[in-house]
Amino acid sequence: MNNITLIGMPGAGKSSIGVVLAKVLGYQFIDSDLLIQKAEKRTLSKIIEDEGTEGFKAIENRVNASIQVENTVIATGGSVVYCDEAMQHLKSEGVVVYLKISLELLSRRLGNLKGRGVVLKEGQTLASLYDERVPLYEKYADIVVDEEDKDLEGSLQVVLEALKNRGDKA
Ligand SMILES: Nc1ncnc2c1ncn2[C@@H]1O[C@H](COP(=O)(O)OP(=O)(O)OP(=O)(O)O)[C@@H](O)[C@H]1O
Ligand SMILES: O=C(O)C1=C[C@@H](O)[C@@H](O)[C@H](O)C1
Ligand SMILES: [Mg+2]
Repeated sequence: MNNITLIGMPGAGKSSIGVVLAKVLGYQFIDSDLLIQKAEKRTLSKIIEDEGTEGFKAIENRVNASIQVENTVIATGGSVVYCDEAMQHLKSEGVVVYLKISLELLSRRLGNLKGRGVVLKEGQTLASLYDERVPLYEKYADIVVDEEDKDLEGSLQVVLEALKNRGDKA
């Protein structure tokens, strides 16, 4: 299946870039965070509060591993890379693009982490979460796109260019 899955830290722009990317390519768009909320009939932060981070990850794995779409841009949640089954599934159904953002830029972009609903261990800092996750994003990525110093339109253009260079989409 010819899907484009976006992965990266919360606030990297998977949802914002994803929906515009889908329009430019004439693709469908889904946000797997919204699929989780629909399946669970609860907000992401409520699921994390009720089930804990491990419980949330199990739900996130199940929902992402069951996505069946084609010609679709899939914006994932930042924690999907903890879910190996889901990641293998998404990789088998298209190309995985890592939207890379520096810790400095991320710190500026993210206001209230808890309000967004982030899979953060008790007492864990953004810096340690970043260090834990970057190797996972790199492990699953087919393409890495660096969005440093770019606005949303600039990041979109780099994603399009990277897909074109790889021959996934002209
Ligand atoms: N170059 C850029 N690329 C993407 N987003 C940008 C850029 N510059 C600023 N932004 C802003 O950063 C925010 C990105 O948030 P967004 O919800 O798209 O992230 P996300 O990766 O989907 O996060 P989450 O994992 O929490 O779902 C938006 O408010 C967007 O307008
Ligand atoms: O990066 C994270 O830990 C998360 C990001 C969100 O997109 C959601 O998937 C969830 O709230 C966890
Ligand atoms: Mg998002």
